Amino acid sequence: MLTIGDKQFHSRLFLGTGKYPDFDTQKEAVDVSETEVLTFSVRRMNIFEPSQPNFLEKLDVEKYSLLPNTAGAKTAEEAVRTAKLAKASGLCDMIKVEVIGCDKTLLPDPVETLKATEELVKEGFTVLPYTSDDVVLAQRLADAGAHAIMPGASPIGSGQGIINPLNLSLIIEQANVPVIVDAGIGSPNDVTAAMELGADGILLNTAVSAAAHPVKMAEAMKLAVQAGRLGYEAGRIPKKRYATASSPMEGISV
Ligand SMILES: CC(=O)[C@@H](O)[C@H](O)COP(=O)(O)O
Repeated sequence: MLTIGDKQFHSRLFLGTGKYPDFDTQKEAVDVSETEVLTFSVRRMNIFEPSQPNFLEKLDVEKYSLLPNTAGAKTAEEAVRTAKLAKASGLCDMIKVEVIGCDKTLLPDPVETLKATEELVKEGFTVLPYTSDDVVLAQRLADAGAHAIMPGASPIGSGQGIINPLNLSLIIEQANVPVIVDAGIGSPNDVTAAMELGADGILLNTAVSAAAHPVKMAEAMKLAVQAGRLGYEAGRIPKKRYATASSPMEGISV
């Protein structure tokens, strides 16, 4: 079981809802993934304009924990305002703090992310900040009261997978809150690698929504999370420099 704040989850896969070819595919992929947490951009939700398109319209949002994100915010102040808007709309079980510091890389602004996290924790939100793979910053966010931390594997939408496994493993080793690897995942292989490092969960979007077959990829990601977690719990063998026979001959007389 994964526990974040006062919520418990069987599934360790968090799924984004954007960029699907159509809403039927989005629903099928979400169903097949067996995710319990959906994330979406508050700014894209037309929250108080029911006449405008609702891109979650095919999903039974009651069934999920909702993790709206503050995408589009460039300052802590904007992120806090967006979070409050999400809460006022009733579409907010937890909040993903996303404060972007660079339009080209979409990497988070560390200073503003920390400020927004501090403020939203004070306001009583369950706060999950999207952060870079900076080990010290991850610790500062946890110290500020973040309920989970979400280091990026690589830039959002890049599909580059885990660029810095050392940093990710250090973040995981020192964290006293769950670590959800978020952004940049390209394939199931990236997911199992992150889970085998000991990540508590994965948040991904583009790898599924932009896959040639989003529904098949959603299933592959679900299985990858499960396989990676099981492998982590099982404990892998240490790597050795030289061979060791698989069928030892010691004690055999003939
Ligand atoms: C939907 C969402 O929150 C994204 O901003 C998230 O970071 C996922 O990134 P990928 O699309 O790279 O999986």
